[in-house]
Amino acid sequence: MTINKIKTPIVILNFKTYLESSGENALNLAKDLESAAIESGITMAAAPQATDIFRITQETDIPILAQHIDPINPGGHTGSNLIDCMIESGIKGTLLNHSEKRMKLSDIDEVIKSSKERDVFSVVCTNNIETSVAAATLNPEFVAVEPPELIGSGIPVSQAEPEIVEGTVAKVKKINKKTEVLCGAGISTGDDMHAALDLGASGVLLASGIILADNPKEALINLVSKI
Ligand SMILES: O=C[C@H](O)COP(=O)(O)O
Repeated sequence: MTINKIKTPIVILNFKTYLESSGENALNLAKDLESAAIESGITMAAAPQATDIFRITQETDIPILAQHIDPINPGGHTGSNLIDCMIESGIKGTLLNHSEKRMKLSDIDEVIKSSKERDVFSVVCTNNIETSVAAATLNPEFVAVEPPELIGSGIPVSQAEPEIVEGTVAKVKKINKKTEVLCGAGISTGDDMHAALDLGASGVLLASGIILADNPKEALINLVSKI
């Protein structure tokens, strides 16, 4: 089976900067995602730190995203993520505007456009229904709605604030049928993911519930067990 194709429902695991998902641990976690994807048949993608991308794309087959790309061209920029180098490292997609790395609307627009030109898919993170609508007008492949106060809380958005997920799906689909909606924040169990899909989401963007689990591979299998 092909585990490197982007199909929904999708699980995107953001490795952030947890030590449990950095360096050697990042590679091991990516391998857990790979075997969970093979076992379950569900697409599982990873967004590791820039320093871990090349190694992971060399050693696994899952789709890899950048955590952020800067709106820059090659040249005199220090400490930035250049899209061309990210592609050379093996990314297939990118997160943009995560609540821990917010961007200006005009910069999001610019990076979505340069991603499309290079066949890289974009997942624009948003905090509510209104910003999701604004993001969808820029035509990204995905919008991921995440109330920031629930991030890392263990309280799942799909159960605690279902109206945000449902409202985002309804409004985004009204203005752009091609953009898929994901939800994130506090998601960790099969019930959370099931609730997200029931509300019309095409998948989840998550982090701590899996990264900090005693057994991340088991947690991933549990996450998709009710689909
Ligand atoms: O990118 C992932 C989100 O910020 C969700 O994080 P969390 O699963 O730790 O709440």
